[in-house]
Amino acid sequence: MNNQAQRWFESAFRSLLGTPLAHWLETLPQQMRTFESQGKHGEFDKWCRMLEKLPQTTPSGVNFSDAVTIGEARDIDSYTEKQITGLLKQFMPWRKGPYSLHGIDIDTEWRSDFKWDRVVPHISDLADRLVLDVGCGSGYHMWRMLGSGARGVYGIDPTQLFMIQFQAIKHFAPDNNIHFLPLGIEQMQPLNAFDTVFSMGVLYHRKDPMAFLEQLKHQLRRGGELILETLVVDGDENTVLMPGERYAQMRNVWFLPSVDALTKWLERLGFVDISLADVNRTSLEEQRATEWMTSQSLQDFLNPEDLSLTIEGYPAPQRAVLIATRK
Ligand SMILES: Nc1ncnc2c1ncn2[C@@H]1O[C@H](C[S@+](CC[C@H]([NH3+])C(=O)[O-])CC(=O)[O-])[C@@H](O)[C@H]1O
Repeated sequence: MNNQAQRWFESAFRSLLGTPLAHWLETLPQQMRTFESQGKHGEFDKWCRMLEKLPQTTPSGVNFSDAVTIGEARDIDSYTEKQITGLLKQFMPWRKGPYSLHGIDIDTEWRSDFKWDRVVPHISDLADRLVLDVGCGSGYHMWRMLGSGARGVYGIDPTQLFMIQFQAIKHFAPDNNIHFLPLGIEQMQPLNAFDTVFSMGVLYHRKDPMAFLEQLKHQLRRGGELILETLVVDGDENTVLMPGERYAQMRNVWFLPSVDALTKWLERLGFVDISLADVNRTSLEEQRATEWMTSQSLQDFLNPEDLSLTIEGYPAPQRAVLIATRK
């Protein structure tokens, strides 16, 4: 077994002991062994070897409450700065961020901080809560959850490169109760134990959105809070858009409900206290190509003559945040 991955997973297992999440240990160790033995593609071990080359540093401080900032430029010399930058660039494309590591600014495709700023005023205080982030990407929001006082933060995402990016950041701030598990939501046993579950930017990727919402519900304890962010369209409770093969050039997009339709879905599944926190049209400032993600981005996915439409002629991406409670 890859030693580094073993260490990451064992640290996650240990963190579960004595918490309401302890019964996750019934399935998780076996799933991680399976991941280790067959789930990987060729690049995984190469990425792990590169991670091992990241130098040990002593950050002068961290800030996870207003940004994800670890250390300052003056903590390292210019050779180390070049070494870290070169290694981190091997893990491109960096989509979710931004991060600042010893003054190295990883300017990601998405300004994920914009989303966090829209969400955080509307949610229950995360202080002392156990939190799950479903579809966490590189983990940007997980660090912000930690910065808001969460007792433990768990992120699941099946994309291996995102786990590597997460571990690259955690390398510089290892002593934090924040863990990435390479799982899809459909692999999760019902834990019925998290105080807060976030799922941002995932629902539209799921072929069966009702099963997905039910899976999210069964990660929450009774009285726990769901924060759901997804693409929506204008319309009444009977409006749901199923695009053709592509939506804004993305292939795996299935259902874009209206806010009212989504609210009805949550009601039918037994969620209560459902509220709309925010609706926002994604701007070209929030999603764009950068030095750390050099391929096409939102600008290329919109109709150049009418930015209110995608290149396929659908309404341009508009995202809603809904908050709901498990009864
Ligand atoms: N079955 C699945 N289970 C869990 N995660 C999945 C699954 N399928 C895909 N993903 C993951 O969901 C994330 C969606 S991105 C949102 C990131 C962050 N939350 C954000 O709000 O910025 C949005 C986008 O790229 O469209 C990706 O990281 C996938 O690997």
